Amino acid sequence: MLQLELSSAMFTTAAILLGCCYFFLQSRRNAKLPPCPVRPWPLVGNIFSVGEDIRAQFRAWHSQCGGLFSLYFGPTLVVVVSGYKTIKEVFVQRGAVSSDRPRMYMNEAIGMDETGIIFASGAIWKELRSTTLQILKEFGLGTNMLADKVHEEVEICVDKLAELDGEPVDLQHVARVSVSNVICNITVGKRFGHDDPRFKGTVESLMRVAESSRGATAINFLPFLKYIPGDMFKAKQIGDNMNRVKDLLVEIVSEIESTAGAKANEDREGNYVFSYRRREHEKMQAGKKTSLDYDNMIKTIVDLFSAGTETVSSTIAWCVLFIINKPSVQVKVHEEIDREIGQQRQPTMADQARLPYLGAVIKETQRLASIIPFSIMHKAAEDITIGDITIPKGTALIPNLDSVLHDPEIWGSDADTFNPERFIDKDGALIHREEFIPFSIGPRICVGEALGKIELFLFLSAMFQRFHFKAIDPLNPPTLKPNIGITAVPAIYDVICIDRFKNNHVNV
Ligand code: HEM
Repeated sequence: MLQLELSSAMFTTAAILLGCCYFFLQSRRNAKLPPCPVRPWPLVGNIFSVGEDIRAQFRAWHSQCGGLFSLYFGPTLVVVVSGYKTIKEVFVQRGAVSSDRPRMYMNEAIGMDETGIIFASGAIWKELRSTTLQILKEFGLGTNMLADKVHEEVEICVDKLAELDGEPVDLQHVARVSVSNVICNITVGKRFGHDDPRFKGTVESLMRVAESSRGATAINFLPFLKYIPGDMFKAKQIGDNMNRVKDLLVEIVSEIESTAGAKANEDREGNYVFSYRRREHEKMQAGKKTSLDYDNMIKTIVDLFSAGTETVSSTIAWCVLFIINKPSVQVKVHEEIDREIGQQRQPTMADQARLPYLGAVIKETQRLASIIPFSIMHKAAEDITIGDITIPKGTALIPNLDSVLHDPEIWGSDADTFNPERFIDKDGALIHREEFIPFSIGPRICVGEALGKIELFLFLSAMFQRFHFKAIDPLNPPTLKPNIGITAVPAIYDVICIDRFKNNHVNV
């Protein structure tokens, strides 16, 4: 009897499972997936079909297939979302179900899966994101501590460039150390000298991680690749570099949280660690369930460092590079700053409205450089239906921001050239366009957007006020061809910074 009941139960379970499989397969068959521009290879899919020039490749596939096309990275379906209308539909209108992240090797490499902001999903991500935004907002209000911390670094950076007395310099390196120091000051209340070997090493590690992102993408979807001898996919390099960044931050945090440091830290209210710990304590006291703990704090600080360093420093480097390739723009920037600010004081955030041309130069730099061309991958938390196409739950999504920032239908037939005038109206005022989305859109929009904008304005206005930037060989300026990893960075170049305060407003 018991045997009969058991076999009948097994039969029923098997029938239900088969039924589920049938309906699952049927629904997959019925669902119309976005078209595939190229045939996937067995096992690896399209992971090696994307050529060196990924921008041009995605452009071609976008015009071949439309706003949604499918690729397979290993066995995983990846949908590339292109064009402003489709990006808005998927990431804003369906933002509630398109904002998870796929598993990323970079987290695993430092033993911190599902922690922090950038790579976490669901409740942990929501709490850490909103806590971080609240803290940054608090710092930006009232005393405007954010702008003060940026100012401190701007002054040091400008002095450092002036000291060179016209010697050529790798501007992006100097900007990287300065910008990283801004994040360091905000998160742990400490800054380092430009020549501090440990900090320089950490900043270099951040750059190396961004460079190795192609290998990381392959490992994300085909984890066995990390075991291939010779570190072909840079698994070890990514792990070592991420750990260097994490180790420095762990060391500083334990320093400021030690008995002696804790007191000093309390007196120095106004760093992320202090504000985070206060919120964590309040939630624990109130008996609330919270993800605010030590691991999530460390990972969030690592995230702020990684997301906030390469982005801002490479935008600064792009801006100067575009300008030495188009000197007439520099003349106009200098004229505006000389007229509106002069030399007696450094520009402040209150001057932003008085410098619309510089505002246009910054926007045009961000548009053309398109420094995170394919944003950061998202993942569909549910099936997403757009017209007659269904993107199944679990699909990895690539927001093709580049397709919007370079779209000739939005920006005109000269969309691929540097032309700040496109952001200036007939009365000389700055134009704001909703299609300007270098910080992405939707619930995952960049957490550091406000800080990034403050940094770009304060660094670039002070740099142009003080210097005339010149290519070493003005007839043969450095290339505009980017190196594309997670970020599109300029190839390393040296530039000459002529001190305008010493050289009577040099403009040529
Ligand atoms: C020029 C400057 C910057 C640009 C262009 C930029 C752009 C972006 C983009 C495109 C994303 C991906 C959004 C998505 O997943 O759809 C992002 C995410 C993020 N950015 Fe930025 N960013 C900049 C500066 C910063 C700064 C200064 C910080 C640090 C304070 C920062 C922190 C973050 C974080 C934490 C995320 C992850 C947000 C999340 O997953 O919820 N970014 N940024």
